[in-house]
Amino acid sequence: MGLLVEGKWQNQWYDTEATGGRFQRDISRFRSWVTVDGSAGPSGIEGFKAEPNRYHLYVSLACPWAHRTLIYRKLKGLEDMISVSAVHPLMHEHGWTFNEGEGVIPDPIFNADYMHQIYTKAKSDYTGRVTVPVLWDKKNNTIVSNESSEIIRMFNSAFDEVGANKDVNFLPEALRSEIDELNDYIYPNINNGVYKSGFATTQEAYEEAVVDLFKALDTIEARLEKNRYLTGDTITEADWRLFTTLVRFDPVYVGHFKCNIKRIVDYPNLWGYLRDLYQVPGVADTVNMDHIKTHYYGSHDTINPTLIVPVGPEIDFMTPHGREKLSA
Ligand SMILES: N[C@@H](CCC(=O)N[C@@H](CS)C(=O)NCC(=O)O)C(=O)O
Repeated sequence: MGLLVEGKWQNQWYDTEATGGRFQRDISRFRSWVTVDGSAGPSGIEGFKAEPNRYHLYVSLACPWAHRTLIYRKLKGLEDMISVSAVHPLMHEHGWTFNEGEGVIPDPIFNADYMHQIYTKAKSDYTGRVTVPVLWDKKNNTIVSNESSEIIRMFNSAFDEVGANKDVNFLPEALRSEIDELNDYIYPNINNGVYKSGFATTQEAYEEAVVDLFKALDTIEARLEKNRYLTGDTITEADWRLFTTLVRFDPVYVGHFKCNIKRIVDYPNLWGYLRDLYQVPGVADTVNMDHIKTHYYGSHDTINPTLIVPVGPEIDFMTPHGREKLSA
């Protein structure tokens, strides 16, 4: 674990001293957008036109933020036009690496050893954390974006005129404000809530986060009693953003991050909903439980000093979920 300071790699863990033991996520620094015609998007600079075989996606199969982009790449039919690399699940003194391993997909552009080299290729004096996902532009030789919430919005529509699957739209205009509201609630309390619990370094900060997390899970559980998906009968962006946290919850967050007031399997609606999303054709292929467990338990030595990866739990995401009846 570390970061770049003026282009030089430094090995250090998150500093929570200034924040009373509370984990604060860094902002993403590359914020441009791929658009239909290459004009500027909501942030960043212009010059990134949607074209097949121009962009490359760097992910970790362990990472919930990167996982969102992989689901979109799959379901929007972008696999043939946006190539992908996947880092090694273990993240230690060099940060993310391309060390050989099961499921690792090497970097075809620079044949890099470390993910931080991709950042300094884009900006030689870069200062900040080296995170995944990263969307790379092979034409302009730079990073377009390292913000997953924005990369999925690009994938949702920018490539529709150049061969993406147009029938799939996870951000219908009529539901946009509801989706934004859901995201604003789910991101701090659940997606980032598990990290705030797990990376807290005081009892108080941990309890604050874990209580908010389970309050939010209870709220979503109630919402899913009558709604098949978060906004009703169709899957939207809000569902995929929640899914990547839920699928990691029982295998990792319950134990490693001490999010253990309940498990997802103890919530009838959330558990059925999680299986429903997992069983969408193509989605299971994007879930690599080995990378997920190995990454968290095997990388965070401040939380798990032995780096032992637990063998369980046994979870079958393929059992029938019965939630079709809610959208009948
Ligand atoms: N806001 C970013 C967050 C990405 C992120 O934090 N990724 C983690 C992996 S799950 C990472 O690469 N962490 C490395 C680090 O913080 O040094 C996004 O959603 O794209």
